[in-house]
Amino acid sequence: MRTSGYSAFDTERVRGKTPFPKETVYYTKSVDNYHYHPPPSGFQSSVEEFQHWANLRSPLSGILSTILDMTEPLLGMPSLDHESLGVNFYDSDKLGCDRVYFSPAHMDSSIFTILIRATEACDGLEIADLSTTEKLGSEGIGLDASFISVPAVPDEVIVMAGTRLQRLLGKGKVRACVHRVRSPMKTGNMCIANERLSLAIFCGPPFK
Ligand SMILES: O=C(O)CCC(=O)C(=O)O
Ligand SMILES: [Fe+2]
Repeated sequence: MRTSGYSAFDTERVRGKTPFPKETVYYTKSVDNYHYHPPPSGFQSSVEEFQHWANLRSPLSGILSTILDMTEPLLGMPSLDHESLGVNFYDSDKLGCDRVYFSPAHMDSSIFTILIRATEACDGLEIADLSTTEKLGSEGIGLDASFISVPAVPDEVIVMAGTRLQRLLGKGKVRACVHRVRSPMKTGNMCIANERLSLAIFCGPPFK
């Protein structure tokens, strides 16, 4: 894998609209779709070691194929055999007190995403309970659904279905996970300073 891009604070957009208040370094096997923007030095070096997490991809895809009763393997087809690693850095000091989310409600465009977080009691990750809404798009779901908070547990990773899996198997079988990240709690007018680091391994072709 090599670094394929760096997106600065507020430059990435959810659904082409809402800016993501995070900085991200992307690593990928295939660099075709990217314009190369090197990350700031120092950001990159601390994360190289996390690439071993990508080894989870194969066993997880096998387990998912079994759970979903699939006759074909989920990964391994050349058109799907892509993976990229996003290292996200969120800093509430940069956020401003008017913004509640580090990451607004969205679905990933992967087949599945493996998400690794630092262990914090109030991590901020929340997933939508899709049984509480009739809406289908992530924006509508974000406004309408109840969200469940997902605390970070030591030695556990989160695996989320992406829109590619939903398209492959149909909404009747799998729905893409709508998720968001709350910024740290605010007390009165005070923002409690907080930094957050997460690693997202996007398996399958992203950005479609
Ligand atoms: O930071 C997180 O926990 C979630 C990151 C995320 O949703 C993404 O990178 O697509
Ligand atoms: Fe995501």
